[in-house]
Amino acid sequence: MDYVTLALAKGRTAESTIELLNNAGIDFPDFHTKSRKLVFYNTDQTVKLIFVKAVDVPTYVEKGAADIGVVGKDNILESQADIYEILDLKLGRCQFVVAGKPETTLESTQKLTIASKYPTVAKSHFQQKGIPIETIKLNGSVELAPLIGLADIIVDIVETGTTINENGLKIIDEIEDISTRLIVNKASFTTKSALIHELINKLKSVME
Ligand SMILES: Nc1ncnc2c1ncn2[C@@H]1O[C@H](COP(=O)(O)OP(=O)(O)OP(=O)(O)O)[C@@H](O)[C@H]1O
Ligand SMILES: O=P(O)(O)OC[C@H]1O[C@H](OP(=O)(O)OP(=O)(O)O)[C@H](O)[C@@H]1O
Repeated sequence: MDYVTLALAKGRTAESTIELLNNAGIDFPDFHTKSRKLVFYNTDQTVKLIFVKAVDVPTYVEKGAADIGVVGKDNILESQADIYEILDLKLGRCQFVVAGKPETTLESTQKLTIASKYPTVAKSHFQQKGIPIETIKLNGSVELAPLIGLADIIVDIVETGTTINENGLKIIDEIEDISTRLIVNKASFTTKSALIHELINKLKSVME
């Protein structure tokens, strides 16, 4: 029996994605939140689920190690992977923003330094605006950078706004809305068309 391999981002959106798949009739009986297992099959063995770090999902799908991926738009944009983005699962909603100290503006005479987990997104945003910048890649606690003088501003995700508020920062510019998306490997979209469309249709039917 043929199956599709689905790379699912570990982390805060994993559980709600599994719940959505369950609602769509694609259930993983062995899955439970505390499990350290990284590979699961659904009941009729048509979907092989692999758990990978969110940032790696686009790579697995682009290279064909997974036929399908479920991952945030933030990681899709940053990866620049050559994949199809098929469906907005409307989970993990947040926003890409530019933020900084209250007195900071983008009208600086000097080149702005931007700290971010998403340097590619930051470069592309400021290039479109015609503002020259330097980027510093960080892997977390990005809000600290303007506070300790590592960078002038940050490009990061805001969900509730708690992190920027509690660190005395403010939103300077809004870049893009983010949510969890279903992505597909370009070759698999043809070679596994039937299985992939069946999965997409099941998901669509519970999202309407
Ligand atoms: N408040 C939020 N902060 C960060 N990501 C969020 C938030 N809300 C929703 N998301 C989405 O959830 C996805 C996974 O976030 P999560 O923090 O679990 O992974 P991560 O950023 O790769 O974390 P880590 O580097 O700690 O593994 C993000 O890529 C983003 O699309
Ligand atoms: O607007 P809020 O609801 O406060 O959420 C936004 C925060 O959440 C994320 O960080 P995360 O928790 O992934 O930690 P990190 O700093 O290690 O990336 C993001 O990078 C912001 O810092």
